[in-house]
Amino acid sequence: MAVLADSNDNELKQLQDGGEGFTVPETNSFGQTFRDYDVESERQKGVEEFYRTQHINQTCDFVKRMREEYGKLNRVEMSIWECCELLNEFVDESDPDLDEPQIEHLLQTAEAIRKDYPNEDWLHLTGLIHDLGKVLLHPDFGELPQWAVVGDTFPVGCAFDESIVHHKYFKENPDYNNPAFNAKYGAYSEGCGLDNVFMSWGHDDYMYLVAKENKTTLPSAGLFIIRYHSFYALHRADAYKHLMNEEDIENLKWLKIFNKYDLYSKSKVRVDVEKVKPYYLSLIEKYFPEKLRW
Ligand SMILES: O[C@H]1[C@H](O)[C@@H](O)[C@H](O)[C@@H](O)[C@H]1O
Ligand SMILES: [Fe+2]
Ligand SMILES: [Fe+2]
Repeated sequence: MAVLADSNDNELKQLQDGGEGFTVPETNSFGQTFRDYDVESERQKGVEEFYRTQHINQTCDFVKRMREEYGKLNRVEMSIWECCELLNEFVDESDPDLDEPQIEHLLQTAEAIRKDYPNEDWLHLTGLIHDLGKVLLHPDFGELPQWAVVGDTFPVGCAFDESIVHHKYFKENPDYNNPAFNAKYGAYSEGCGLDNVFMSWGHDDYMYLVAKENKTTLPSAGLFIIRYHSFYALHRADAYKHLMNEEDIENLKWLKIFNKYDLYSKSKVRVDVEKVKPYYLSLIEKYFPEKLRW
């Protein structure tokens, strides 16, 4: 694995061609520190409003209904690459660090991983597909509102951890005052495994269902990354450890590695799609059927 170099001139250094490793930039494409949810800016106001709506509406009941409905996978048939192309038209309103179309972010993430982990092809592909669930924003998928698709995720059915961004807005969530759901364990038990935990509904859980039900051959760490990559309370703040089992603990190591590339590869530097496409098509063929049910 390549050594990380310190650098200020992030946009120039990162994601350049050549054999060097991936360089973690100090500032995002707006010149601010990454994931600063308290900075004063127009974009941040939108982000805060996004989290207010998300926190109020993501209830246990809502999550169960969405899982059931979207778990049917009866909406569209398409390949992984076709889905990447669909994402071209969407910008994520929850993201304080990036306002580029999503396909850029997919390729930036995958290419950054590839620099430091050239032999882990499953991790490159995980990078490429981790956000494909954002296709839920598309009219063919019911055009879900942003609060039901993007943003950080968290468990529902137990207490909302204080480390979740803009935690204060949970006060208006009906589950917040429900004794069955507002205790440390709530509907769960010690070490029950994250697989048994309902996560707020969005692109992560949806893409996890799509990959699993279409019988991907990605390793369990790949599926884990897809389902929990937005679960910052877990992989950043070390909250909710009491719900994890042995396998979760193993997989969390890969998720922490992955997060570095997911977060810090966000930049205005474009990836040459046509150039890298053949490589990713070969990975898709290796780990997925040609057409998937969505
Ligand atoms: O705003 C971002 C974005 O929606 C990402 O796709 C998600 O994974 C992050 O957790 C979130 O903070
Ligand atoms: Fe994401
Ligand atoms: Fe992402």
